[in-house]
Amino acid sequence: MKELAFLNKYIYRYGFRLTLGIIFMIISNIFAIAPAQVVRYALDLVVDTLKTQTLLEGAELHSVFIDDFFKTVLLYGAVIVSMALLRGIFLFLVRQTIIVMSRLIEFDLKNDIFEHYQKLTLSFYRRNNTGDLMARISEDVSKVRMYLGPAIMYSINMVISFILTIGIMLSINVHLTFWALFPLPLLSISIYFVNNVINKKSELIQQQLSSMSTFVQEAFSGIRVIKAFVREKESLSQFTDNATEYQNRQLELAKVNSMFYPLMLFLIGLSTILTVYVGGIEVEKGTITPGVIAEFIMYVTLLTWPVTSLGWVTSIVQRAAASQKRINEFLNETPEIVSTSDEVQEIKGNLKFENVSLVYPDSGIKALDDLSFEIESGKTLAILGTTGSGKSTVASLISRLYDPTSGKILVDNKDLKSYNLHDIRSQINMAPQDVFLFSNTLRNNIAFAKENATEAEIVEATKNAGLWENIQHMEHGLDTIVGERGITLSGGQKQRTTIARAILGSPKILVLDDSLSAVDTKTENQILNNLQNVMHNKTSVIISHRVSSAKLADKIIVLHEGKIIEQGTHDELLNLEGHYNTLYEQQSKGNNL
Ligand SMILES: Nc1ncnc2c1ncn2[C@@H]1O[C@H](COP(=O)(O)OP(=O)(O)OP(=O)(O)O)[C@@H](O)[C@H]1O
Repeated sequence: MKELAFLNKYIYRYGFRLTLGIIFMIISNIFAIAPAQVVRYALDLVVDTLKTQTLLEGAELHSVFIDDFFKTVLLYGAVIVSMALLRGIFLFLVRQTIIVMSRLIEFDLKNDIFEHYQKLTLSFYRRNNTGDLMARISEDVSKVRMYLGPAIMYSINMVISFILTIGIMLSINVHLTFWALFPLPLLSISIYFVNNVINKKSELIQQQLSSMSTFVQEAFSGIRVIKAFVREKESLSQFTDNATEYQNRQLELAKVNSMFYPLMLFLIGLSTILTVYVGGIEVEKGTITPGVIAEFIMYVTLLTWPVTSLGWVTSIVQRAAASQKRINEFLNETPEIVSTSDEVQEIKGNLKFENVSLVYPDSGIKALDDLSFEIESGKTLAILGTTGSGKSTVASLISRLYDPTSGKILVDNKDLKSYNLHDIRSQINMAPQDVFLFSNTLRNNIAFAKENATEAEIVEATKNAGLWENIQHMEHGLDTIVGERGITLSGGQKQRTTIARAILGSPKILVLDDSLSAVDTKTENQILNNLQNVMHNKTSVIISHRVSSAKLADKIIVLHEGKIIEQGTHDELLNLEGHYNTLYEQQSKGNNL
């Protein structure tokens, strides 16, 4: 339960609303209890009048007496209706304060979690799957909200109505109070147990629902593969199995739910019968008037919901505590890559790796082994190598998505770690190997790199990335929606969109990670030539499998198993007659060059 203490700071933030809510709750309870006393007066008046009017029958005063009686009963009726109205108004205000408070906290909490998620490093995202991240920010926060809203509201209501109602009942007749309330704790305990069963069943339904959603999402995003391999029937039958399981779990829940209300009604009915029976005996003894029985029945009805909510609230609080524990686990994660300086500083773009090694923390794979190289500002470095040789790892290190396990990366002869993280990342742009586009317009996907980018800048970037001509043929031009992850674009178009995005921000260091693999050599040459102008006086790092992407570079390094096996210019490497030369020969034969 200590997990929920984390939420106290949010509750203090909205303390004023909560206090107002408590005041409204007290007032609404007064208006709920008072009509019971009016009913007692009215009922006793009816009983007395019935007795008296038989004595006055035939007398002159009889009609005046009856008139007065009806007026008084009407007055009582009007008082009861007004009180019910006022109670309704104050209940509305209670919800407007306490439930609104819970929604505001839910909003703050979601924002705080999201902000924290964004600070966490890539290894955190490797360790935890997206579904889990989403569940904690949505379902878990919703469960916590149930504690902050309904649970707090009903707990306060329970305390207030217990004190007020039971206090009045005891002041009228202790014996009758005992018997009227006797079945209520049973109601509370049984609701607690039934509710726990309901929660367990609901969780199973939730799990099944999320497995169904994952299945459906995958089936739709992989529709091309399903169709190409003619697996529609199998896909449908898997879906039907999933849906049947979901239906069975729903039916089981419905069974438990249908026990809930009869049980509640039985115990309330028992209370009423006991009140009438014991109350009748007390009336005979002359200790109470008949009106008190009606008054007590109303009190029992009033107490039904608070007693019911006791069991319900207990299970909400337990669930909220479990959810908050899960949320806290992520909130307590500290980002491994942090800013060590606030200083904003414009870099030139000199880049130096000094004996850099990297062991991926989650897989233990040594991706880079004692890597050293240097590239001066304004020059182009090409990195070639076999697959899995560590090329993308170099790109991730330059953007400081990971820190080296040993060794140093220097930018302008200063340790990359000593720069302000946000500032340095904004000066280094990367077009990653696994292209990611948002389901938005081409314009917004490209402008993502730079706040307030002008139309001219966007057009210029698309021209330099060799994408402009394609855009001209699109009906909506830059306003074309690219679909989820850019599904409406070809592989080459997607790559060039990410290149446009990377060069738009005029970075001091540009890293293209295998971004030209899906374009033909003519377009590749055109883009490389454009880059020479765009990246004039700035540093470019081009990662590729193709010699054609590397040959214009000022320096080329060839990686193998995390180590540099060859380095030099295109001509120097050809003369070495090593790996680069072999690659060149092979790719020349395929007319790639
Ligand atoms: N995020 C990661 N977590 C754990 N291991 C990783 C991660 N990324 C890469 N690796 C491992 O590190 C090694 C180097 O991978 P890297 O992606 O840098 O190679 P690459 O040269 O870019 O390969 P490719 O040409 O196929 O893109 C590989 O063995 C890979 O399995």
